[in-house]
Amino acid sequence: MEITFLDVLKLLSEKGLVRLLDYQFARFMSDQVYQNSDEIAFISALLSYELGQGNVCLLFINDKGEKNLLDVVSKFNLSSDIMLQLNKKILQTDWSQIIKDCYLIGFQDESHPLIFDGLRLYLQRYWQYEYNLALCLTNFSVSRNLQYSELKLLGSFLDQIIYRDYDILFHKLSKLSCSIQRKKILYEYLDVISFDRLNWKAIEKVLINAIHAEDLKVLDTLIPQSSCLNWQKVAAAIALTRNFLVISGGPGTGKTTTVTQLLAVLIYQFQQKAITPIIKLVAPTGKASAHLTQSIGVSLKHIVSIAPELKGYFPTEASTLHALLGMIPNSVNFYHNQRNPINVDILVVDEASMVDLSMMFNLLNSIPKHARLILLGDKDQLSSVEAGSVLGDVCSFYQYGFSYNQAQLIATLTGYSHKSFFIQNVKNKNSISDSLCMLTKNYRFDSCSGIGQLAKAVNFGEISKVESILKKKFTDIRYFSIKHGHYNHILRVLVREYGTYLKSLNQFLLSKDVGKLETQKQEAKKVLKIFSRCRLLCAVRMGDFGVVTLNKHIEYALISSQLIQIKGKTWYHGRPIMITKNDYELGLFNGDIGICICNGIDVTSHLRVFFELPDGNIRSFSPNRLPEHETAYAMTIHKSQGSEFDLVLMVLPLKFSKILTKELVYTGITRAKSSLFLYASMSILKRSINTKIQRSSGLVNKLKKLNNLV
Ligand SMILES: Nc1ncnc2c1ncn2[C@@H]1O[C@H](COP(=O)(O)OP(=O)(O)OP(=O)(O)O)[C@@H](O)[C@H]1O
Repeated sequence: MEITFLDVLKLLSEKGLVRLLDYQFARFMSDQVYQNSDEIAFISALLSYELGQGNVCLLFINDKGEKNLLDVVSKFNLSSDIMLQLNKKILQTDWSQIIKDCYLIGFQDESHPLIFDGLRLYLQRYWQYEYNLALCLTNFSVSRNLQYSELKLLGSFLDQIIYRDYDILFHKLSKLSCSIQRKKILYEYLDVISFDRLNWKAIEKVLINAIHAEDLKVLDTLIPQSSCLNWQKVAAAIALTRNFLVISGGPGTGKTTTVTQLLAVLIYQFQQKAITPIIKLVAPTGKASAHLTQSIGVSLKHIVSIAPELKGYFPTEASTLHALLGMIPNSVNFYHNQRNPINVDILVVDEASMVDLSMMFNLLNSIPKHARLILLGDKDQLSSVEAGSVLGDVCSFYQYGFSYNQAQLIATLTGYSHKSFFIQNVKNKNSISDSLCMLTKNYRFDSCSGIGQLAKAVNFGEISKVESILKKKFTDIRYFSIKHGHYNHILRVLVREYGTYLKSLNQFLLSKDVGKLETQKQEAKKVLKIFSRCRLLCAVRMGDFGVVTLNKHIEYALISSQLIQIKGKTWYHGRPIMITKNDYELGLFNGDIGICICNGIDVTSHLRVFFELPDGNIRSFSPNRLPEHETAYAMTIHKSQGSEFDLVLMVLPLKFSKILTKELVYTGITRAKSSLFLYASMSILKRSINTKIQRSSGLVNKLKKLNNLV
């Protein structure tokens, strides 16, 4: 007897290959229709399954014009007999007719539960999110009306904030005696892109004869701005010309520095109109918002070109997106929306790659029309946990280049030549690509750093380069092929690293003030800082090299080294935990790290868990009040997004699974600031780098239509 789609779905659900939710949704939808109920059940289940996988829609036809349903079901690894029957059934079904005949499926109509746009099937809510987000993004990208005199004024202020620091250059050059090296450093520092028109002989003469930094000032004429291009300055210029700006770049490319500089320029622009702007900083998680607060603070301290009175206008705190929008318990809606917008003039969103489609829509729907929105992130990192890949989709418009108008505006503001930019051949006045800026120059990793080179090679999918980097002896990378089992090495390193904070905590038990909450808070602040220096990152949760097993092994190793005493209890002095579910009432968020500390000699009694809040204060909770959490010696790469550590130990499992992707490996590597220990078999590593995440979404298509690019 021929199998039905519902038979296959039942099998998939029993095997755990689709969620029970997907199967039940399919049954529900099939009960609602009078004809083709089996087919409707099938596509409903696949749509629900795809949403669970982070896709916004079920793609029927992919970019290459190929039928995509076969690709979706091929992921299930069913027996060849069932697969053959299923594929045949899919190919024989006239899907467009079935969709046309189904009264539950509409075409861009709000009253239908499902929407089909010719290529993609959506849950109505997601279609609305996507459509409205595309509209909001396009409206926000519109150019501001700037008079020439205003441009000149803003341009000269921009020059004051982002300027050539000849002191630093003089210092760099003074150490060099080789002419070629001098040329390289000089051109790199000044971001020279047009070398042909420069008179190197005259420049070299200035460099050789310079006795003081001031002597280099003549380079302003010899190397004019028009032969240079600094994308940080371009980002600031874009922020002045329109309400929407996206800055994407890997770690260390200067996103925080850039946003600090451009905020100074924006404050100045508002002040020209006698307005003191309300600035808000947000990030998707508590951890990321604490990081943003801290990094903007550090950046502000270092940037001398921003006058102290201007620094006074900078916010000193960041919040989470949920807190900014105002969560309504048990609802998908927020307190703030189009009718009740957030009171903000400039909004900076960090770690924007982690923001999913529905959150991004809610955000854009809640900010007033006049406000400036700046998204910061790394488009090449893992996408959001929930459906969508908004940052990646928006950044894909970078390939179209600036419109001619925008290139001219940026040139006027920066002094760079408009010919330096890639300009669209479409006659577009406003375009989403006019709002994009990609930072690629790395200020953190120099050419001797392996981490920077490895991250780049992984990102470009250059397998042979990855292999040769791992074979070279870079001081900041150690590679261990776990074919032969490097479990013990991982544990040894972690006992040493975690031993530092645990020894401090054990010492603390002996102090006379151990019972005082204030003293505990001070100790907690110190050990949380030490704990944040190193982390073991796993690609998966389960299995020998998964988070669960490794957390247990690390605990055993720490017990053997007498660094912790568990005494059969879950909670013990020194246990690090990570919150895995937001609790708005307690103010604890997914990804927050806490340390369990006891207030007496008996290490399992009177325990409290201490967390550092985004404002730097420490708060403690009784363990039994905490929302969902887990031990945090090891964490998944997914959960590590938005965090950075001096030393990262990253481990991939021995068996390939579809979770292992280029984006996952890149995200893991880029969590390391100073050292990376990579434990992986070369074949698994290569296969992971060759596997790219492609999320189904119609956002690019909708934006193209709205931007006259199709
Ligand atoms: N134009 C610049 N000239 C010199 N140093 C710079 C410049 N821009 C940034 N840096 C330095 O490079 C380092 C990294 O910069 P920053 O923190 O802004 O990068 P980031 O992209 O925000 O990094 P992450 O994503 O890791 O937080 C900092 O030490 C910063 O001072």
